[in-house]
Amino acid sequence: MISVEEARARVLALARSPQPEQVALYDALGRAMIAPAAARLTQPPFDASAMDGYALRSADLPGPLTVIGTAAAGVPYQGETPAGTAIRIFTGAPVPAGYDRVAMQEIVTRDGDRITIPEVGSNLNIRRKGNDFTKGSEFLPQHPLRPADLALLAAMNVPQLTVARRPRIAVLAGGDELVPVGTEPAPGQIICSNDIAIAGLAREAGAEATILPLARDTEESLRDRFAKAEGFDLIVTIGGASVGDHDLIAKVAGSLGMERAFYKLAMRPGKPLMAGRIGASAMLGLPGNPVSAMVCAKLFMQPLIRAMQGLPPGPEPLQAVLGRDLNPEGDRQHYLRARLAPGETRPRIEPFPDQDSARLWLLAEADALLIRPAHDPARKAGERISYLPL
Ligand SMILES: Nc1nc2c(c(=O)[nH]1)N[C@H]1C(S)=C(S)[C@@H](COP(=O)(O)OP(=O)(O)OC[C@H]3O[C@@H](n4cnc5c(N)ncnc54)[C@H](O)[C@@H]3O)O[C@H]1N2
Ligand code: MOO
Repeated sequence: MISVEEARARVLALARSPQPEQVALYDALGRAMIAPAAARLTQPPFDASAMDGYALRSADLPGPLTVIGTAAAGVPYQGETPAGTAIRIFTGAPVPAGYDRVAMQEIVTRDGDRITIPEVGSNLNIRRKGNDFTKGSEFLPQHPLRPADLALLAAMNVPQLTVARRPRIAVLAGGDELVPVGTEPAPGQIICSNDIAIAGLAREAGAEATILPLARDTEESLRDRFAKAEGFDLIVTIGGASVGDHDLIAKVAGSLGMERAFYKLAMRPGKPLMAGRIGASAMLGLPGNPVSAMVCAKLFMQPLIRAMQGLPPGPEPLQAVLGRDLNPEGDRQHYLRARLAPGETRPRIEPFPDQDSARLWLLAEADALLIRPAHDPARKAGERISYLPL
């Protein structure tokens, strides 16, 4: 069986180059920019006052000075600025040439049109022209766009962006025991939860997810669903990946010409993961156990979706301090649901004692996956250990 690292490299190799799409700035939240945006102006476009107060010459201090005019945001002062004068100025207004400082009004004594400033601080209270960015500066963040990025792009006067088209993901869950959420299960049946979870993880990573109708445990039903998935960038199947008589995904995908990148890896949970290509689509075959499906999606599907948008694949492990002793690990890299608590230098992490890969409650309560490499020796509380935040 191949390692998690090798499997990850093979999954990422399935990503084709991102497809460009133009979107309006407002609609670009969470999207991945794939072409730089150039600032269409300089910001601030002029030396601007950072305070409400008086613009003046430092050389004239402490005054008295004659107030000869006013400048407000959007309404510049147009007159001369002779020595011994000041203007009333408000935050955001252009500081007229000649004045080199703004004294905030709290430290100014005013009597009619005369002001004195007995004690001035060191701060000039002027935002220099171009101190944020200059015309032509290029911006290309390597993360999904956040509100702060949109604010910057707006200030750059960029109304339209080139982003990666959202990868289109088909989610194909199947099993004779499964019925959709909201229906009454007959004896032996359970509610299908994986498709919602996997579609959610796909959307979280920037994809557009389509949940296909539940497949039955027959080759015919699966063939029909694969036909419906044609044309999607990525087909994600859930369940039927293991070795039982009803585990038909490998067989059906094989008969449809799947080129396999791998099947099975040294990972726990998630051993029966499969990956490859069917026609123009990448394919991931996730194991059916709900926790295994989600851990595999977190480790392989989300990075693939991010790579398809030209983003760093992630997730990068972080470091925590182990909260309790752990026994030696087996021959598969183990991802344990765990809880984080604040610690002195790093968070403290404690894995749940029960790691049954069908228990969704424990996944919903976990805020991290503690990572143990294959054959990791016994570990003591207080040691450093890697984890992925959930
Ligand atoms: N003899 C062996 N049996 C199993 C092995 C093995 O190596 N040898 N591996 C086990 C491991 S590990 C896993 S993980 C599972 C994965 O098997 P499948 O991918 O074939 O999954 P299913 O059998 O279809 O389902 C497993 C389990 O999950 C439930 N399930 C499936 N799909 C959904 C869904 N959409 N929503 C909610 N729950 C779902 C299903 O009812 C089963 O209980 O195989 C082990 N067996
Ligand atoms: O690998 Mo299964 O995915 O351990 O539960």
